[in-house]
Amino acid sequence: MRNLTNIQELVAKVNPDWMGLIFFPKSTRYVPQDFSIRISQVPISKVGVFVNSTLEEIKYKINSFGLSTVQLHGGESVDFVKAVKEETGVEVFKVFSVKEQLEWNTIQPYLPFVDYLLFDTFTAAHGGSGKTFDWELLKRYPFTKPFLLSGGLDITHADQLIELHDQIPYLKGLDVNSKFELSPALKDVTKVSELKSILTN
Ligand SMILES: O=C(O)c1ccccc1N[C@@H]1O[C@H](COP(=O)(O)O)[C@@H](O)[C@H]1O
Repeated sequence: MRNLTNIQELVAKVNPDWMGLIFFPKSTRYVPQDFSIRISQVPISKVGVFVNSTLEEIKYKINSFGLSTVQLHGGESVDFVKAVKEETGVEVFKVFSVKEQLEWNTIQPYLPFVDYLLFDTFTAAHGGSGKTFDWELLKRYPFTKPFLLSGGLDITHADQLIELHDQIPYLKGLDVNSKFELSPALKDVTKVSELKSILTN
């Protein structure tokens, strides 16, 4: 998000656990550096979304935007994720983009260095595809590390998501993006609020 009024409305009406700031320059949701002055004091946990950024860039954004969390949404190596965790100390989400299969062996080495895994739909644009993947794959989740789900989540999925959570207790949160927007980076707060009440009632 990158509109202060929209963020303040979201915090007041929904009070989400996290809010995302996309730092991938090719994204239509890209958040410019000068927004840091406006957002850093807003009392909400801020997630910086990075795609194959350097450690220096990530540290700079953590400090200037007051990020609580770093979401690594590219092909970051285990060594890189370890360095992010050890050198910044912030919460880390490592994203795995899902095609037809989930390679649990490839994911396992990341576990010591992340707070949450995040599963998104594979797209050449790295994220924000608005497309879901086959959630059945998650029913074989072999770890105890909590994970988050993203990729085209919409309000129409609410019942399926409740059922999925009942079946997989390690599913700890949902990352909603393009299906809850009025335009890129501008959230439809009423719709997010509606989803929250369906999920929590
Ligand atoms: O939203 C983007 O533009 C984006 C660009 C590059 C990396 C990640 C991006 N967003 C993340 O993509 C997922 C899924 O979004 P959607 O629901 O399919 O639109 C989510 O984690 C966003 O944070």
